[in-house]
Amino acid sequence: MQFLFTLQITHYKQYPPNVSKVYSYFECRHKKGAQFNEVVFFGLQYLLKRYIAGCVVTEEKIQEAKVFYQMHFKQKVFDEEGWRKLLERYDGRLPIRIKAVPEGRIIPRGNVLFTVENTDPDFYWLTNYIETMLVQMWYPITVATISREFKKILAKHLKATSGSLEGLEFKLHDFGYRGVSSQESAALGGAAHLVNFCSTDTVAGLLMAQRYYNCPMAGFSIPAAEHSTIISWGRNREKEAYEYLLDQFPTGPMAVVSDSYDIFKACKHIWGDKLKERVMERSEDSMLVIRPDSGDPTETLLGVIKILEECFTCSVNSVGYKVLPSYLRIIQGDGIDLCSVEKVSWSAENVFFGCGSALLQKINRDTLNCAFKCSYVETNGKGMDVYKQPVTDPSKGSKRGRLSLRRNSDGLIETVERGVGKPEEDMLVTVFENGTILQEYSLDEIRKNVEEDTA
Ligand SMILES: O=C1OCCC/C1=C\Nc1ccccc1
Repeated sequence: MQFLFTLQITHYKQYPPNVSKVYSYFECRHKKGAQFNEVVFFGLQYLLKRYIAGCVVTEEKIQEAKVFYQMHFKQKVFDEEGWRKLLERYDGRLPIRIKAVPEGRIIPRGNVLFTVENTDPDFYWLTNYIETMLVQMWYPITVATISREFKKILAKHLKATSGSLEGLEFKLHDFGYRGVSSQESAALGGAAHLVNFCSTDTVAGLLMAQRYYNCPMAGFSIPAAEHSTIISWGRNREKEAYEYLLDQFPTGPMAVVSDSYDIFKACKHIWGDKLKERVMERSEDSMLVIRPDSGDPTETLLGVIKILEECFTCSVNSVGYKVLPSYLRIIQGDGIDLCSVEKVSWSAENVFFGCGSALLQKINRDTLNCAFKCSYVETNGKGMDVYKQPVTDPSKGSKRGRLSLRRNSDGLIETVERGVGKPEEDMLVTVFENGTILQEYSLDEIRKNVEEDTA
């Protein structure tokens, strides 16, 4: 349904007479001094499967859209004839070709990520008709990219403070389900995080990975307290609440948010004293994960770690950093964003991180300057490279001609413009044509692509 109800309703009337092809592309424009210079391509397969593939046009939908737009524009602008021709000629399938970089590939900004063109001259207006839908690709691309920036930072610290990258994929837990704008955003953003990590509470992302990326279980979690299950015992029964959780989850890891009243007293007098024996009897596979949830992340973490190091016997790892006993860890899920996570100054072996809005919501289409622009048209059977070059902002200039993506002789990825790219060098793959998805990627393949392009 969404399909017919996009914005580019009146554009078919605006293209030059006898135009037969409109060819457009999507990129994350390069920006000088940008915080992120390369992006993770992810999410197109979901949008194609969910909205673009198969028979997306029916007589009923045409009628509905006709009435709707007559009301909206108060004049006849909806192209009923055009849509009916599509329905009759293609049974409602879209005569469109989409060529895209494989999902999971890491591409420097300023390069073409996918191209869209009509495959039938009568449907030149279709290319930019689906622009609105396709530009929403900014979201999964941006989340996957930010999640990977976290991974780069955590990898650096983990390597430096523990000498290994073991467990890196569990170091950033997605806490963002409640902080996103919709179930669909949670699904798409949650799945985008799972391209880089396998640690999440955003269940919608797991279902997305299952249904659209052929991955039965893309991420894991553990039983965790929340404030209600602690404060429901009343202020003077905090110790009883924690003890009850240890009894209820005697084996397997268990996370307990411990800042309902005083995180430092909870660590010193409850976890480090009254319940100390109970904590020490747990094994590495049944570790207790203490969760602070307030205060400046760095200060709070330092305070908590200092207290736990005094109460429990720590060891020193191969690179000289203190490590808590294997049955005890910390998870910091509050106030984590790309700069606070940078300030880790003790062994990252001791800490897991959770991230919510900074991962899934505190972003927009400008974060990576995502844009969809026409770069080539055919009119009266003649091809012409087209572009915009605003004198008021050259960084918004667009590419011209038919585009391909190649790795040059120095191994750098670059976009070839003006249709002079060699087909055999083109990294863009035809993933969609005339209603059918021609190339699919599983989450496992996508994860491998990310790893390959990161190594
Ligand atoms: O504490 C934890 O340990 C590890 C498992 C997840 C977890 C907490 N989850 C969560 C989700 C959404 C908002 C807040 C917390």
